[in-house]
Amino acid sequence: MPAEQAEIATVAVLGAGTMGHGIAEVTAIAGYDVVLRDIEADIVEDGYEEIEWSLEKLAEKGRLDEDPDDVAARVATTTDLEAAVSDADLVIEAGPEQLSVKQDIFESVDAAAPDGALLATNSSSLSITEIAAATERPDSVLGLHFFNPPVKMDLVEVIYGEATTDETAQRGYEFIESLGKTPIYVRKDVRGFVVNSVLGPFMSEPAWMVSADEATIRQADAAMVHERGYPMGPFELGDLTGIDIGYHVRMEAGRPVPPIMAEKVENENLGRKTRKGYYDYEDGDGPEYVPEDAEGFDHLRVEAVMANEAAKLVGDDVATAEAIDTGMRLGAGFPEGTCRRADDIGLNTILEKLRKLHDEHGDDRYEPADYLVELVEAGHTGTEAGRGFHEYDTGDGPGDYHTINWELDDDGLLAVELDRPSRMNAISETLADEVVDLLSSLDEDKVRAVVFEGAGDRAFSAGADISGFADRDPAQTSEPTEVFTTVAEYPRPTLARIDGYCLGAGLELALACDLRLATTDSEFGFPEITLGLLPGGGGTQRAIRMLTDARAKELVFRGEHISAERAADWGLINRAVDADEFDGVVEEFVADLVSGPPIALRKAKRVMNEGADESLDAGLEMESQAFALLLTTDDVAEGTAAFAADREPEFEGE
Ligand SMILES: C/C=C/C(=O)SCCNC(=O)CCNC(=O)[C@H](O)C(C)(C)COP(=O)(O)OP(=O)(O)OC[C@H]1O[C@@H](n2cnc3c(N)ncnc32)[C@H](O)[C@@H]1OP(=O)(O)O
Repeated sequence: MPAEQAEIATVAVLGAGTMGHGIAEVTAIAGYDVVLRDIEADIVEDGYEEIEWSLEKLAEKGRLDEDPDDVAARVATTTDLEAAVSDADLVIEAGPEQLSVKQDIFESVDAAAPDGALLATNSSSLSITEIAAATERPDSVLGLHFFNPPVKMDLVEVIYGEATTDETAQRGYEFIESLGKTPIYVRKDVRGFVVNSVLGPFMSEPAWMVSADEATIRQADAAMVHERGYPMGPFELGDLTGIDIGYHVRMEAGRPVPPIMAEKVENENLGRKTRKGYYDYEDGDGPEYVPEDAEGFDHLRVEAVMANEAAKLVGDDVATAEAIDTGMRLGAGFPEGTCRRADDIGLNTILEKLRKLHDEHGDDRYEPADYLVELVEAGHTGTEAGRGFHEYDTGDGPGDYHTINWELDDDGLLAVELDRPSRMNAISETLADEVVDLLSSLDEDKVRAVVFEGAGDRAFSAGADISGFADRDPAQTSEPTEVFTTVAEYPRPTLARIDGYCLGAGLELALACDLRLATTDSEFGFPEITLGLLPGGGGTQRAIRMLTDARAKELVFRGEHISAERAADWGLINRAVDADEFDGVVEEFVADLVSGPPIALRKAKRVMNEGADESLDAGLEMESQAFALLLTTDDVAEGTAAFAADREPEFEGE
């Protein structure tokens, strides 16, 4: 194997601060040997202790597969840079965010690291190309931008410098995947990379509006959080990250600074760290906006400028729309990606808005990106048109889904994975719509059974997506029970494969399934009451029909979690199974469902579901009609013939 393709086994992390020790920790958890280096012994020791503390916490929460001491033992510490990198297959520099400092480090690394080592910087804002220029091997240098804190944040931007080869970037990408994290390619060395480029206008556009008395701080924050579902308001976020950070980024980029931002920096009101910023944390209560404050805020203006930034990135081949959306969801916690949101708004609406703003204000930032104009001129105006930044399936078949994965195998098993692991597979409107679309667009005759599961190892689903939840206008919320009804009425047996949290709407989805199997580590509950709500996806009704009155009410009224054992004991689930036996038990159930007689299973499901709400006489009548009908099917002939011949039946559903 040529040196440049050597397997990565040893990773040197240079810098033991917050990012450095976090990167070292996630790297050691993934099984790599790590050397953590900083310039002073105290700093390295502090970093190592942080790792030990964090590993203990993960172990306490059951989120570590190994003994924390064994993981920590894979981290060696040193203050000697040469010793740290001399055996490293990958060096990740996480030092101070100053170009000259990073260039000095890279020069020393270049002299001491083996040929073929990947040299990465965790810089969040500096040019990868300029850092790489300090080495004789800029082709092996790349950016691996982890987000803070690395142990919690899934996203890593994999950034090309001008000389970075595809092979270097690909090795970096695969390394990040091996950590169990989500990499996105940033194919050009642009300032702010992807996430910070798109996040820029989220924070600066409202600041321009406030500076021009076109909005208030509380109004902007309330609108973006309560009306648009962002996890934090732009000013609240500015206070958290430090107003000076955004200020300096803009100054260095030679971009104009909104007056309100400049004023805060001049007065040293930098946010939470100085106890005063856009909000007052000393004499006031910090961000205390309420939904009513949002009224009249022009959020289209903010989202249009963000979409324009995203269009520049796609048009300039910096990142795909998919990568941008992944980046904004995982890196900034945005409810969906900026490109997807723009497609939903309509790219023609966005273009029109930008042109109007450009006419009114004349500022460069409103000048529509060429790519946006091209899309609109080509008629690719977004979701409704079937194509915008993304392509949408407007036909009858299953679409191109983003929050679920699915697979239909040759046996007719439809496996549906709820795929929002960074949000504990919380059920957003999009996810619910995608499940409904999938089940209604697949050819039922090809499906024999359906299994639902959650992506990742933490949750089946932790409920409805709470972001911006409390203030959603019920009239704007799509029918909350549609997904549950669609699943409950699906004419094939359905099974929920539960490993982890199964809460709120997640439990409602599981209860809409016919069968539920869970690992013993799973937890169940309806926490809605703690939010001032009640289970609104059929939970109250299914629970009261399934459990005793007292148990159903205990679940709904107290909002407490119950263990899988108790759930099985109560009859809420079919089995609670040890993790190491779980796959086997699920397979046994599934094998019975996919090989069973489809018509009889469909009829049995229907008469049991519908008969449960009828009188016994009406239920018995439904049952006997179904029984008579089944006697006329080929499947009965096959079943009885197979019994007589002592062989397995092969039901065709005819
Ligand atoms: C009609 C139906 C109504 C409903 O269903 S209402 C919702 C009912 N569900 C809940 O109230 C559960 C909310 N979630 C939790 O209580 C906790 O989570 C857990 C106990 C499940 C896990 O706690 P921990 O291990 O400490 O993880 P973490 O840091 O809280 O969660 C990881 C990330 O997942 C996000 N998340 C969790 N649940 C939801 C949700 N239901 N909606 C949206 N996001 C959710 C968090 O915020 C966080 O995200 P970040 O890493 O960005 O901080």
